[in-house]
Amino acid sequence: MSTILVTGGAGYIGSHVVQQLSERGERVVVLDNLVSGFADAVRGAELVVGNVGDQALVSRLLTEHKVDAVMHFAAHTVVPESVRDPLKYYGNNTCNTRNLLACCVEAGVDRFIFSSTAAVYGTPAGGVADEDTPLQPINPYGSSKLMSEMMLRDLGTAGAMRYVILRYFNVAGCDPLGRIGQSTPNATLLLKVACEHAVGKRPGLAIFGTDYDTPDGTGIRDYIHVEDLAAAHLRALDHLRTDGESLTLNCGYGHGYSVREVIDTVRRVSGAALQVTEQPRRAGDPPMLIARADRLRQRLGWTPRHDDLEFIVRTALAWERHLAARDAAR
Ligand SMILES: NC(=O)c1ccc[n+]([C@@H]2O[C@H](COP(=O)([O-])OP(=O)(O)OC[C@H]3O[C@@H](n4cnc5c(N)ncnc54)[C@H](O)[C@@H]3O)[C@@H](O)[C@H]2O)c1
Ligand SMILES: O=c1ccn([C@@H]2O[C@H](COP(=O)(O)OP(=O)(O)O[C@H]3O[C@H](CO)[C@@H](O)[C@H](O)[C@H]3O)[C@@H](O)[C@H]2O)c(=O)[nH]1
Repeated sequence: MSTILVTGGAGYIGSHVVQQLSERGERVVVLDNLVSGFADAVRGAELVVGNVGDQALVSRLLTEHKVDAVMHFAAHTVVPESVRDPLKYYGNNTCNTRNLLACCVEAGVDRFIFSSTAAVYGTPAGGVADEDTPLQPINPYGSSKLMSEMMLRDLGTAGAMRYVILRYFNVAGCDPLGRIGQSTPNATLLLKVACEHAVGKRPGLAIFGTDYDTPDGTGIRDYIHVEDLAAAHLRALDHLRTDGESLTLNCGYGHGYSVREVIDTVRRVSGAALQVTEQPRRAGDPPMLIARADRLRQRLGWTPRHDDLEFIVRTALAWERHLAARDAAR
């Protein structure tokens, strides 16, 4: 039986994908250096603690485990940090991806699923991006991911790789059964920050920008539940295993919510009286970023199961309560 190598499988999104893979009976090996991941998030798979840029280690894993496909989540992901320290991002997200790809080519592993991002589009005209929208990242994080996309495209042209590039929009929510979740320390993402405040972990919450040209003046994003996103990865794997061609696909629901709508939903679901301040725009934030996501449905037969902001918030909040109870017990 062949194995899937999942890099970054101890992280937020990777751990949800690993859980779905193992529930389906797939054999999985996770490679993660735990810089932002957690060993106990890896369920149903072997965890190897190591760096994805370590070519000797990766080559050994590919052959010893008879790997037939790679899912590559390992990355640094904090946009403002990428602006302050770009080489950290080019090093981990681009150079390490290059090393991983070199190992795959050498070992003849030619199925690759890559975690890309809506950040490759930058600030698309009209706030809606399809896969052919010009790629104009406005921060090093987005550029570091785009460079990885380019390597994959060129390997595809050279006949050395078939790939599915998944461009995630705003990923949120957690395992509805509460077994794993988003534990990222020092989180900056709106939904996580709002849930942390709702459970008392933060004293307040800021809205960054109330003067955007949007109906309520705040930024609009396309929030996709992590379980739906994980399901898209399993479909991408099936596509490559049945000799499907290389694809680049947006992952979102095709509609969005404003910052105020997200905060109102967290307030309603949690019952907490949130302390919200209004602050100036955060540098580099587009007013609106929504996926045109028809291609994902058409090409992989994917249909969302959790396209419901309240459900997303309920699952995120349940995980935050779990973390708060665990911390209180320590
Ligand atoms: N969260 C989002 O909304 C979002 C949106 C778009 C794209 N993405 C992409 O999805 C992927 C997963 O993101 P996440 O939100 O789960 O982040 P995360 O930080 O929870 O997960 C990343 C994982 O990669 C590991 N890692 C990092 N560098 C490594 C290295 N050199 N070697 C081995 N392991 C390493 C970390 O320890 C962590 O477990 C990333 O590639 C990210 O760019 C995330
Ligand atoms: O405390 C906060 C945090 C965020 N926001 C706003 O909320 C929206 C969403 O912000 P955030 O949750 O930080 O996500 P994005 O900045 O949209 O970026 C995320 O989503 C991208 C894909 O769209 C990914 O590529 C990035 O990795 C990921 O950080 C934006 O309008 C922010 O200005 C606030 O008002 N207050």
